[in-house]
Amino acid sequence: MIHEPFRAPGPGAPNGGRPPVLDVRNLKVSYAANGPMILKGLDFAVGGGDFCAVIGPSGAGKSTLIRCINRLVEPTEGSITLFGQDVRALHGGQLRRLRRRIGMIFQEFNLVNRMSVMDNVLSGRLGYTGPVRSFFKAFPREDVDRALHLLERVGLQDHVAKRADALSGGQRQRVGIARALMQKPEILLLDEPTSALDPKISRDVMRLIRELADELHVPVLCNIHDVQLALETCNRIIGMQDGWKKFDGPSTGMRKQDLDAIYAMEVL
Ligand SMILES: Nc1ncnc2c1ncn2[C@@H]1O[C@H](COP(=O)(O)OP(=O)(O)OP(=O)(O)O)[C@@H](O)[C@H]1O
Repeated sequence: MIHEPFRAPGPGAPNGGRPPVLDVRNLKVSYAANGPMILKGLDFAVGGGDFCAVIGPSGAGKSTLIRCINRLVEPTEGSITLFGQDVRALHGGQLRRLRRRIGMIFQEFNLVNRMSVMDNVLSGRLGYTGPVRSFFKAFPREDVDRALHLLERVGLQDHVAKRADALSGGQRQRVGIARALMQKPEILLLDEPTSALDPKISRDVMRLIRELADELHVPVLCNIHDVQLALETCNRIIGMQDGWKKFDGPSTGMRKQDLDAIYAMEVL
């Protein structure tokens, strides 16, 4: 089924009078029937122009939150509405179709090492290409052109035919970015995209993601440890502590006491 992208309006007012791309209400998660609540009732919405960092101490529930949105983790209570759909109500093919509209970028890049850079990027279209065509790598010309364009855009035009494991960490994450964009995502979920990279490369990678997200008008929710980097590259911060939201606002409005409140319980 071809759908119109759930494009949000440009930067500025997050939702511009339209429904948010992502709406999370009273989200609670426990991993075990009688286990502790890991997320304790989160509320927030993400719309166009949001490049939103999720920060907080280790164990605050940042990854759990990201994993609930694409239903890798089953919420215990509350609602997640993505592109106007109730995520918790979707199963099988409906869930697969929803996931195609989400671009994921991971901490460990999740590339197939023995495959070429080009094939890794093209694999971002696998959800769309039939199994026989993908086995024979018979990707439509349009997909190959898009992959080449994206590889150029992330600065890897000279590495197209190399094996993924021949690249540096920063280059590997650039492949991860191109692969995520290959599927024309309508939201990007980033789970610690820079924590395997050194500080300089982390900055380059975050700036590149920001640039591309702005260009393509894709909202971003990015779980990130490095507060300084979050403040530099993201325009909105959600601060979490022990399963609660402690802060939600523009990164420019974040004060030292807000940070202190988020990290108050961290044992250094
Ligand atoms: N699969 C799981 N089963 C049981 N408990 C889990 C599972 N995954 C995470 N947890 C627990 O949930 C809590 C939150 O973990 P989560 O990884 O979401 O936090 P985080 O803020 O992303 O932490 P970090 O910054 O260290 O990655 C932790 O106490 C963790 O031990």
